[in-house]
Amino acid sequence: MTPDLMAAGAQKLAEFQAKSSQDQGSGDREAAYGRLSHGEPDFAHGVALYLEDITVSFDGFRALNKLNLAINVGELRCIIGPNGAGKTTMMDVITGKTRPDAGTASFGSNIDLLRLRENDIAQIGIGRKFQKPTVYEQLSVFENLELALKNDRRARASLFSRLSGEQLDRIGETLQLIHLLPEAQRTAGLLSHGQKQWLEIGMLLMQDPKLLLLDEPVAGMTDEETERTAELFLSLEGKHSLVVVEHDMKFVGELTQGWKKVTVLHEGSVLAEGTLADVQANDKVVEVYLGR
Ligand SMILES: Nc1ncnc2c1ncn2[C@@H]1O[C@H](COP(=O)(O)OP(=O)(O)OP(=O)(O)O)[C@@H](O)[C@H]1O
Repeated sequence: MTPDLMAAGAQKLAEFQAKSSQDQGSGDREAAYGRLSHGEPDFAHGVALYLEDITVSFDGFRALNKLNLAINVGELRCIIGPNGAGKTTMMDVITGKTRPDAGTASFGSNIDLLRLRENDIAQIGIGRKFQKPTVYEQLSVFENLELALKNDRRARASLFSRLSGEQLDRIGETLQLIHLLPEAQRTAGLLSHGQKQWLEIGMLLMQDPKLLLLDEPVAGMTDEETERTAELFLSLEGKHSLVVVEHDMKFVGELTQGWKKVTVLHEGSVLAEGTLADVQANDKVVEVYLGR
């Protein structure tokens, strides 16, 4: 890379970091954090994420009401539920944006998420994709991935250095995975909506998250893009744990393949859990959500 490009890259990285902390700071309540040294999550028991009796109130209104949820290591879990059920609030709790009034949340068996800051939670391997894609429109697809890679704590030292062969390989593999290899040099702003979503997922993957939280990832996508996104998520399953919040039942059906567990949230609690067919046949679920 030329010095000019390196300087431009460093500036973009600074913007990226400032933007992330701005996004993260926009929660309605400030978490009260202790100083906790956090190591690697311990997944020996097979559980990646464990929420127990999580309650969040906004001016007396319970957005989450004793919510319990366990996600296994490598599991792909779809979460569905009507508007206002608490899906976003749940993700806010997991990522440290909102601090609950009560309950416990752990990553692996050893990391108490409620004592960590948002940045720390991202650094220990929880990545979140918001509904709207936020890529650097003026940079190429490749540069977007490069910046994401260099935002990783393990690569900070190499911010001003050339990409190593290993890093180039990682970017190449990710480009292939997100179906954007032919678009590597294309300006991200010229991509379709679906391609931008994939690029942002690729940017998250550059940081090798253990758990990925994806909020309505196929909203606004074409049918073909939706199918490709399902393929992408299925290829990530096993290597990462994925929590996907979606309203698109066809997509949920493609992801769950007839056998995986779906969780239905309603009024801040789990209303039902089971296969998609199970929950679609559940009278309570039909009444509050699917039948409308
Ligand atoms: N900062 C807040 N202040 C007051 N009420 C809030 C706040 N954030 C969320 N709520 C309320 O909490 C409830 C749960 O909201 P949440 O956004 O978590 O639902 P959701 O399941 O993600 O809905 P959607 O499918 O529409 O995204 C809603 O009734 C919402 O109005």
